[in-house]
Amino acid sequence: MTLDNHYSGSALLTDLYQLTMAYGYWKSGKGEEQAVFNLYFRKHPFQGGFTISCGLESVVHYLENYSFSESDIAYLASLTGADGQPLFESGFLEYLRELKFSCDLDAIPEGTLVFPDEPLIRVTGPVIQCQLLETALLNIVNFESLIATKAARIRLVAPEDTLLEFGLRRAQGPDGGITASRAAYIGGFDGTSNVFAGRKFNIPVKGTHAHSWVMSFPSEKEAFEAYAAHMPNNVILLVDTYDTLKGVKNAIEVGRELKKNNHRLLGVRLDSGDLAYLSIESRKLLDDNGFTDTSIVASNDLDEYIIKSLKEQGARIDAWGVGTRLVTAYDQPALGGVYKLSALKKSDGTWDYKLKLSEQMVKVSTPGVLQVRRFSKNGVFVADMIFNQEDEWEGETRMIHPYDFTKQQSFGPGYSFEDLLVPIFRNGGLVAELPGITDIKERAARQLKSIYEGTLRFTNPHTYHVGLEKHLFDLKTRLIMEKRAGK
Ligand SMILES: Nc1ncnc2c1ncn2[C@@H]1O[C@H](COP(=O)(O)OP(=O)(O)OP(=O)(O)O)[C@@H](O)[C@H]1O
Ligand SMILES: O=P(O)(O)OC[C@H]1O[C@H](OP(=O)(O)OP(=O)(O)O)[C@H](O)[C@@H]1O
Ligand SMILES: O=C(O)c1cccnc1
Ligand SMILES: [Mg+2]
Repeated sequence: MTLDNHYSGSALLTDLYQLTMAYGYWKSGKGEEQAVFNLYFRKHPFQGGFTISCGLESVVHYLENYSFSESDIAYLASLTGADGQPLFESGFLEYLRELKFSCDLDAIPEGTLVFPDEPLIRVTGPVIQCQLLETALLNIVNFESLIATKAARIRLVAPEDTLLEFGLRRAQGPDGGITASRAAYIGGFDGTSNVFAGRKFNIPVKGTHAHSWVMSFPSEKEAFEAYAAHMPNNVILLVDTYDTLKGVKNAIEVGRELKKNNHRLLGVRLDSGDLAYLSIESRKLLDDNGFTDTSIVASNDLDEYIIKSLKEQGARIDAWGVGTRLVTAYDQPALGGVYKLSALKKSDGTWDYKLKLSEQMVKVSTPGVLQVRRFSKNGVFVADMIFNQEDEWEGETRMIHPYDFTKQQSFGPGYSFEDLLVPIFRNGGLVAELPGITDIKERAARQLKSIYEGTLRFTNPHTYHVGLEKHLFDLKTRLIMEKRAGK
């Protein structure tokens, strides 16, 4: 476990502008003002209708080790401005050297279905710290949520099959590969070929062999025999190096020998050609020779669309090895999460609510100390309501569509609800117990079963309702009007 991930808690994992703003806050004596920032995204990835939250554990580990080391400070001291003079004065660097993470952080647990505009993470604390954290939090949550969502989409098209993540060789660097393996497992995969991630996160590791193994022997048959002799308890043979169906026949012969010795041919792997045709023909050959319990594994540039199509074609594939298109989120390489200021505490202790204007309504940020309330009926999620935790109201709860006030919904006693953001840090101290990876994975699977199916379809998915609680809607509307009026 010595792979150096270069950053492990380093507060330099940020954009320079966060530091120049931090310097400005410090110089103007505003640094300790209490602020609220929210991390959210505006649109689901892959033109889908859902996203799975992921990355909180990495965020926690990052924040637990958060600091500017002596060498970080020395580096910052070496930075100069346009006049060649130091960018930051020494008093500020001294301040950073002493800086300890002291914010409150609330977050939606990993493995939860999340929707546009909902805060996944809310940070409350000194504005300097909140600001400095923006880049690292987005970096972590955007990527891991993206990959967990991609994995969940693949699980949806192959609910009963074995799904193996084979992406390390094509991932976006070692850290991308390692975190992708974890996110893929949470999203619904059964195992990974990535041994480092397997050990680090307790994910089952699985694998077959490559073409090079076959090519290194005079014949395919000899390669299979040698593999079976050396590893009789883990024999999955890659059959497409020369001629796939001849390869299956060779595998069957080796399988007979294995049987004689009380072992089993666990599977064959197809890695090229028409996977529907070849899997159907391979299945026939295996079944006709008594290998009904030998699995067929397929790989080769797979994704949810190809797997769905192969299933529609009647492919007889039991296990799927998916690499490149999963771990790079090939068709959408980034989730567009953002991190925005929504409130600053005034000297009298009340909140000054903040909002960013935009010509596009979807880009106008939401003010408040935000929380998300998920309403359910008979165990099915009905809608999510974003509200300002500081507001209190009596009687029925009214939710308004964020961009169309004619669309409103009320929630009375017939609904159960859960507030999704839970305390993770208080005054910089960890107050939550982090769930194990299996619990997170099971949560994701349960969540996907608790929502109207149409939300999960790939083409023009049903839009799950997310709205603003009426008082929050009114606050946002008032602030938009005030800002437009130039206040
Ligand atoms: N029956 C099928 N329907 C839809 N897509 C398929 C089917 N069979 C295979 N595919 C996919 O089509 C693509 C085929 O890739 P490509 O054209 O590179 O062929 P290949 O089989 O890898 O060729 P090669 O023999 O050169 O390795 C892969 O993404 C594979 O998953
Ligand atoms: O296709 P992916 O989803 O990324 O899955 C992993 C791929 O990696 C391996 O071969 P590699 O691609 O290295 O070589 P090949 O394409 O020549 O088989 C494996 O045989 C898969 O094809
Ligand atoms: O075990 C395998 O078959 C495997 C592992 C990584 C990439 N491709 C295939
Ligand atoms: Mg390939």
